[in-house]
Amino acid sequence: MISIKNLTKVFLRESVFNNYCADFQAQRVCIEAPNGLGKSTLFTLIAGIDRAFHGEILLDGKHYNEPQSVVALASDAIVFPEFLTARQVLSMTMKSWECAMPEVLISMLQFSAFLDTRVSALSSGNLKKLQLINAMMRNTPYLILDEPSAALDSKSVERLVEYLGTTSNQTLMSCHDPDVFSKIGFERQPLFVQ
Ligand SMILES: Nc1ncnc2c1ncn2[C@@H]1O[C@H](COP(=O)(O)OP(=O)(O)OP(=O)(O)O)[C@@H](O)[C@H]1O
Repeated sequence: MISIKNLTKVFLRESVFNNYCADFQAQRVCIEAPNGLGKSTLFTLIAGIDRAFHGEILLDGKHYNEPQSVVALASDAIVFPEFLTARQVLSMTMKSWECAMPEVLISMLQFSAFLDTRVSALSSGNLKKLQLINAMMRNTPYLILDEPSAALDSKSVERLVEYLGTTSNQTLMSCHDPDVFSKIGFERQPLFVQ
C-alpha cells in the first residue's frame, strides 16, 4: 500500500498539493484526474525523483530515504540523455540496479530493432516503450507508469496489458483511457476525493 500523508507541493507560487492525504491500497490502481491536477507530480514524489515537498510518503507503512530503490517509474519526467542509444540507457539501468538485460520485455514490445537508435532519434511510441522497459526491467515491489498506453500502437498496448496482468508488484498508473486496464484488475481511484 502507498500512503500519502499531509503532502504539500508547491511550484514557485502554484500549490499542486496542499495537505493532501491518500491511500492507494489495491494491487493495481489507475489514478484518475483531469489534465494538470498533479498525477505526474505525485508519481515523481513517490518515486523519489523530486525531493522538494513537505509531508510523508509511506510504502507499506515504511518511510524510505531512497524510494527509488523500491519504486520504478516510467514517465516523461525521467529524461534520458539524448546522445545515448536505447541499449546504453538499459545498460546503465542494468549496472545501477543490478538487473539483467530485459530480453523478454524487449521482445514483448517489439523493441529489438530500436536498441541501437539514439534517444534523440526515437519516435514518441518507441521512447514510451524504452521508458516502460527501463522501469519494468527492475522488478521493484512498486511500479508506477505515467500514461503507459499513450503513443503505443494497439498491438503493443495489448501485449503490455497481458504482461501487467501477470505481475505481482503494486502498480500505479495514470491513464486517460482506463477501460483497457480494468479487465486485468486495475481499480480506478480519483486523485482527489470530491
Ligand atoms: N516543473 C514544474 N514547474 C512548474 N510547474 C509545474 C512543474 N511540473 C508541473 N507543474 C504544474 O503542476 C501542475 C500539475 O502538473 P502534472 O503534470 O503533475 O499534472 P497531471 O495531472 O499529470 O497532468 P496530465 O494529465 O496533463 O499529464 C500543473 O499545473 C503543472 O503546470
